[in-house]
Amino acid sequence: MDSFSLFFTTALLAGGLYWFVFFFGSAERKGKRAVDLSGGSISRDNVHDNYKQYWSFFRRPKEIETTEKVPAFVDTFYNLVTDIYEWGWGQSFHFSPSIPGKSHKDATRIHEEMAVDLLDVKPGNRIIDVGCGVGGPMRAIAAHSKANVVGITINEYQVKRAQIHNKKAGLDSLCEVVCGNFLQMPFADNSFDGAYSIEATCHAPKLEEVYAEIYRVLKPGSKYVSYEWVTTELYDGNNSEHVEVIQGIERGDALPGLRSYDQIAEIAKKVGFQVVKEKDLAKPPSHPWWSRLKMGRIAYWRNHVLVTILSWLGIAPKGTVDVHEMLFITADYLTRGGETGIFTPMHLIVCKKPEA
Ligand SMILES: C=C(CC[C@@H](C)[C@H]1CC[C@H]2C3=CC[C@H]4[C@H](C)[C@@H](O)CC[C@]4(C)[C@H]3CC[C@]12C)C(C)C
Ligand SMILES: C[S@@+](CC[C@H](N)C(=O)[O-])C[C@H]1O[C@@H](n2cnc3c(N)ncnc32)[C@H](O)[C@@H]1O
Repeated sequence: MDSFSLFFTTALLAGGLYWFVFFFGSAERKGKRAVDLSGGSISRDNVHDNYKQYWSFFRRPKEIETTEKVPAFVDTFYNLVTDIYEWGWGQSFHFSPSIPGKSHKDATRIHEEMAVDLLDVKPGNRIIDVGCGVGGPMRAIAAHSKANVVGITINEYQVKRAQIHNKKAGLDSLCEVVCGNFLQMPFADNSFDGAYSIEATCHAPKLEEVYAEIYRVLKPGSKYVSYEWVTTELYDGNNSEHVEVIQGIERGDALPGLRSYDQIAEIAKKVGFQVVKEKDLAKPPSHPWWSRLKMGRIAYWRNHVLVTILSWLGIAPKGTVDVHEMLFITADYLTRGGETGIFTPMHLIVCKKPEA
């Protein structure tokens, strides 16, 4: 090869690599870029250690079951995954049934708007988003209902991200974000006109604790809507494949233990709620919620290559590849949970706090 060809080939390869690393988009192009991946509030040198610490929780499962250990466990998880979620999924950290002819973005928004429509709130009412993530649902719900939404998340980094997004969307006058534990909320009794939680209370070691807190802060006569992660009636604890799938979901999603669908209403009633409606939104005629996850497989391979290169170049913190790989594996367990029908992330429950 003459020197001109060598120079030309090297320049082409370098240019291609630069484009792949810095410009090649992710599944969700707006917002986070691969080069911005961080460990949330964890300093970049500690990402790998925190990843190992996250796994150590599963070696001592009794600890995740205790209320005091939960904030640390869940907080570590969200420091590790928040940027990857935003980069590869978007600002709404949940699933929704796919809707033929509609984009994922629209299907997500429709699923979110349904939650607030079920609350029957009026413009100017004050409602709470329990476990708000970086606020994708909060912004859709505030824009749709004109209610004032207060979000609470255990993760400080998510609070910062949500505040940035709220401001950018021009919704910061309707949306407020608070860092705190939903098992001990920093809000007065009877202070909200409605409450919702989207795929968040599954992180509570005891569902009655978070439901009791939500009941406490709601005004009498107001409603609470939740999309719960549960095992369905098709789950068989004696089937080793079922057990493997559910344990895989728990480990890759920071869950202290998935509950069965038939426990949810019982717990709601136990803390004082009237149960108005209960339904698995994943059941037909809904279209599969897991198809988006399954369709993205090629993009995840590409993301894996990208994350590996960025880590190798020292741009992404050490440990990012491990976190990404964990999510890659989790995506497969979630898909299997959906396809077999043993798991749903959208068991809807609508509750009412009785009038005083
Ligand atoms: C409600 C929860 C989170 C639900 C989902 C938002 C996330 C569950 C699994 C996540 C992902 C899996 C694969 C990732 C992929 C390998 C990567 O390249 C891009 C991001 C993923 C698609 C990521 C996105 C978010 C999820 C779908 C739980 C935690 C209670
Ligand atoms: C899967 S995310 C869902 C976020 C949001 N509902 C959405 O759909 O985009 C779960 C959220 O619950 C929050 N969470 C989990 N345990 C919590 C706790 N004990 N207190 C407050 N927030 C908690 C997490 O920080 C995260 O924001």
